[in-house]
Amino acid sequence: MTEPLLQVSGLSRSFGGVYAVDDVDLTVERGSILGVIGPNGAGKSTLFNLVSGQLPAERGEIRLGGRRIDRLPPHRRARLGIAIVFQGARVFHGMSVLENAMVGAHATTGAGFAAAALRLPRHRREERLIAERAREAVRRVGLEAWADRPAELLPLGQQRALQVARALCGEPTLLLLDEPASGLRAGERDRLADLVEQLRADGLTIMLVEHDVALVGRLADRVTVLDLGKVIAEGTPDEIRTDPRVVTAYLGTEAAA
Ligand SMILES: Nc1ncnc2c1ncn2[C@@H]1O[C@H](COP(=O)(O)OP(=O)(O)OP(=O)(O)O)[C@@H](O)[C@H]1O
Repeated sequence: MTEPLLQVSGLSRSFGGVYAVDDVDLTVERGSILGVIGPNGAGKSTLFNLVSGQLPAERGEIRLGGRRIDRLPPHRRARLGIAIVFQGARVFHGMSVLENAMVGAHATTGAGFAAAALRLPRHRREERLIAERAREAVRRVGLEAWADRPAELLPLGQQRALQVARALCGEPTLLLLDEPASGLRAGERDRLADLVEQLRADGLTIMLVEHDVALVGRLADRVTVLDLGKVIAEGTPDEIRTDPRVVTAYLGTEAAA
């Protein structure tokens, strides 16, 4: 068996003495989609922030391709291939779709401020590379016709696709999507789901936090269920749907309705 792309073990983080993520173990196989679900406050966003490095862990290990990354700052993890689309992320107003995507590539290229300020050849080469990557990312998410238009004119569903493009500019191996479908209409959700499926078909590994359980059921190969910071169930979408702990903790009110 090949090694999982992401291995999390014993991961913990508290706020004011209360554990938001409590001794969490999970694995994400290469080329798969792991859905992460759970009620409000279950610790899903905190888990993503621990994996991407926005928050330091208190305890536990995070390995990417076997390498320990839990002590690395976010930009080092980004260079190793982790990209995150934050919950409720917004596009930058006054910038084109392409320019918005380019912001993502700056996170993982390295000539630095001095080279940029002096407009050294290395910086110019890098700007060209960034523009090429951004154009390719915008094409991958189906926004090439919009590339030069102001990003704020995009409908919400396409703004989400642009956020995915921005993440793709870093050429990630692991993409973390935090509630990418929230606030979208049914048709927009379907198009976003098609995009996520396409990215997986291209070989990307994805962790998806979503409140829309039907969407997770459609997309995820496996699902991890969190409640009060702990993993309460793990399995295929079908196994999760019928797991009594999940029905009680998470789907209880819907199942009873
Ligand atoms: N920066 C913070 N400071 C203090 N408490 C926090 C912080 N971030 C998260 N928490 C707490 O940690 C717990 C888990 O929050 P988190 O946002 O990770 O849950 P979630 O599952 O993503 O919830 P939601 O579905 O509502 O987005 C909550 O009790 C929350 O209040």
